[in-house]
Amino acid sequence: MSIVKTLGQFIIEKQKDFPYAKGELSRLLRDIGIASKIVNREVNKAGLVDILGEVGTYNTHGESQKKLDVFANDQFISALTIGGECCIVVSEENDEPVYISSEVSKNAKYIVAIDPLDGSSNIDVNVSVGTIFSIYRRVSIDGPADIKDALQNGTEQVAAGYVVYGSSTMLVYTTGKGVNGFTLDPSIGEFCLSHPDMKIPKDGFVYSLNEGNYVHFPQGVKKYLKYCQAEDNETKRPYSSRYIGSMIADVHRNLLKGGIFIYPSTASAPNGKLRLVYEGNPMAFIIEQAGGKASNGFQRILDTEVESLHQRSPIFMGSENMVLKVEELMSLYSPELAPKEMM
Ligand SMILES: O=P(O)(O)OC[C@H]1O[C@](O)(COP(=O)(O)O)[C@@H](O)[C@@H]1O
Ligand SMILES: [Mg+2]
Ligand SMILES: [Mg+2]
Repeated sequence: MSIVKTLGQFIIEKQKDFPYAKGELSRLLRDIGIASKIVNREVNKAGLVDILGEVGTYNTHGESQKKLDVFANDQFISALTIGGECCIVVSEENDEPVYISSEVSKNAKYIVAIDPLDGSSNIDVNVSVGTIFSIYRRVSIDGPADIKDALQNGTEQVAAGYVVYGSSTMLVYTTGKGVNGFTLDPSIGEFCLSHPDMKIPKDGFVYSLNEGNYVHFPQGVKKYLKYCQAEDNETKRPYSSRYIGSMIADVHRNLLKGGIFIYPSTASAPNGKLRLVYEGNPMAFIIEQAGGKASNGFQRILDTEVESLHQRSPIFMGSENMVLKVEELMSLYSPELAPKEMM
């Protein structure tokens, strides 16, 4: 029988890679792990307890909040408050940053950005959902933490990860030295290392996007779809189409098997639907660390200037060669959508 390594043990072991670390980041990751186990417990009981359905309130993006969105948001903020290693939490579910000013956390040097529950529309129908998190260091530790600390570009992330509440529950994270995945063993209540040093295949044969929006897609995306659907033995086309509708589950599958996830801009949503701070940047950091590519159609997502907490970005991420191909077609057929600084 092989030796089991828990997330906690792995984090302590990896602290050696950061000689000046005092263990704060490790404790922060521990707190996120704890909150995710509590959310997992509720997700697993959905249908038995009163946790399905809407609350009747709307988040800052105008989306109706589900009971589990609110539960997960409260749970993560509470775990991070009690843990004391984080001074600001910014969340997809909150208009404004949550400043944690308790005695323990007022000198904390980390900021956490979360999408507490990704794939909300899938909760009520028993399809995989997840949590996405991202960690930044304060820009300066002089004076109280403020909004500047939360508005940092994706390249400044210290760590990022996600938890997918699927047929098993997995936590995947990076601190910029590769990507590792842990599966929750319910019999001991611990995440155990199951997917060390994850790498996404350079080529993939699956594309994931909401094809129902086809008429609204940019010309470059329409051309890429036609490319995916054309027959060609050498490149093993036509590719397969797989769309779960939870970004986390779609990207997780592509990370393991190869593929591309796309949420482009449309005529009515010029920056697409997905949020840069809570979804784009953390998933881009993970995909790049696993050897893949994450783009807004023209350039690295991580290089996007973060101007506001809830800004959106088009997303094309996954196997390197697939993303390169769609970038080529975007430049050829949709050059008008390129960010201004590239024109
Ligand atoms: O229904 P659509 O337009 O295809 O959107 C699906 C996308 O929206 C999301 O559910 C948005 O995330 P939230 O559930 O966190 O709002 C993504 O997970 C998913 O990829
Ligand atoms: Mg989401
Ligand atoms: Mg969400």
